[in-house]
Amino acid sequence: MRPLALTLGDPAGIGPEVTWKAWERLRGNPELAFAVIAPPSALKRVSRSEHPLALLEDISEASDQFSHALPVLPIEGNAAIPGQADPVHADTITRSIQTAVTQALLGQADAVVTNPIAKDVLYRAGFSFPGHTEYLGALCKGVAAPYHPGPVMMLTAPDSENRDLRVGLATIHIPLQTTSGSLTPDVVMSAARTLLGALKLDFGIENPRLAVCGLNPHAGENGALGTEEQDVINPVCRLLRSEGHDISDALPADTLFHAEARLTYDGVLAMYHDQGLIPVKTLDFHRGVNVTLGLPIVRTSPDHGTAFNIAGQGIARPDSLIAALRKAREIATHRHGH
Ligand SMILES: NC(=O)c1ccc[n+]([C@@H]2O[C@H](COP(=O)([O-])OP(=O)(O)OC[C@H]3O[C@@H](n4cnc5c(N)ncnc54)[C@H](O)[C@@H]3O)[C@@H](O)[C@H]2O)c1
Ligand SMILES: N[C@H](C(=O)O)[C@H](O)COP(=O)(O)O
Repeated sequence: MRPLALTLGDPAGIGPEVTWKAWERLRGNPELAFAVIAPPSALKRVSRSEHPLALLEDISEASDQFSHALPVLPIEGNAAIPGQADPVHADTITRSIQTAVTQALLGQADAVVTNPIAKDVLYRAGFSFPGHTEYLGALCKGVAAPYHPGPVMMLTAPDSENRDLRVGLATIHIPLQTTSGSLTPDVVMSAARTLLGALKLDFGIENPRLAVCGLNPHAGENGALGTEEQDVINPVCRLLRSEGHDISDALPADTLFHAEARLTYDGVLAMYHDQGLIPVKTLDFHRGVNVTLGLPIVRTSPDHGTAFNIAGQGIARPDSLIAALRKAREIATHRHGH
């Protein structure tokens, strides 16, 4: 078993604080050993812990250090002022992500877990990817994924009985105005295949049942309220059913996420960002996890963002980061047996 590689995220956000808190809660848990890839000063700046950092030369040392010190694989960079986003940190943020991906591709880390980044801060520094998901897809390009390649964004959270809601997205970080035009048969087909592959391999569900959201109110009401369901989504679903997959036609999204409906499927394919993410983050914001499907590496992240409004106040909850670390280990175990 190899450690998990945790990225810094935006050092002015709550990432460094929840990293310390997550480590303090998990340090008795060797299978969740992780190393943060960060400038040590960025972690010291927000530390309220009596425990030290362990500066590593090699990520494999994380497991031995994990019980008594926060393991750090050091990179260059500076501490940030909590709450004050600054594009000056962009290079450090992206270097942390690149290093984590390299460690995972080399098999030195079992998964990458990312702390949150503020997209607009990176855009101001010239970052050309909409978010982690697309950036990770580019960093892993050319390395085969174990099932239909993504990247596809999935958010997952447990209900009160610990049954997971899992929602993958056909489109991710694009303006709502362009969503309909982006929903081609290829896009929907590819996302559905990736999601079905992930439910089997990453989540261990042998014959996954996939429910598909329509785009329009009432899934188009037989074409009267929109035709994407008839023209694009349903033909894809029919083709996948003819191959033996258990997948619905486009269903009205507003009635797909209540408790009884959630018992009828193992995963949902949503057509756009908020359609899929609102139900998950509403179900349990503090245990929600973002998973990138269809990569050659395992990647998870908390479902929350940089929360600049509370950074530095000591009140950020580490629960979602802890859930992301647990989910990363769970998926790695399904994929690799450890
Ligand atoms: N995984 C990621 O990298 C990721 C995920 C979502 C948003 N973002 C980015 O984060 C930035 C801010 O996004 P936002 O304001 O929409 O969402 P946010 O999740 O940062 O904050 C939403 C609200 O939830 C609160 N909150 C968030 N996490 C919390 C925690 N752990 N404990 C207690 N309260 C918490 C915040 O204080 C805020 O009031 C954006 O730039 C966005 O791009 C990044
Ligand atoms: N869309 C995600 C969310 O709202 O939770 C978030 O922006 C993170 O996306 P990346 O993992 O692609 O950065």
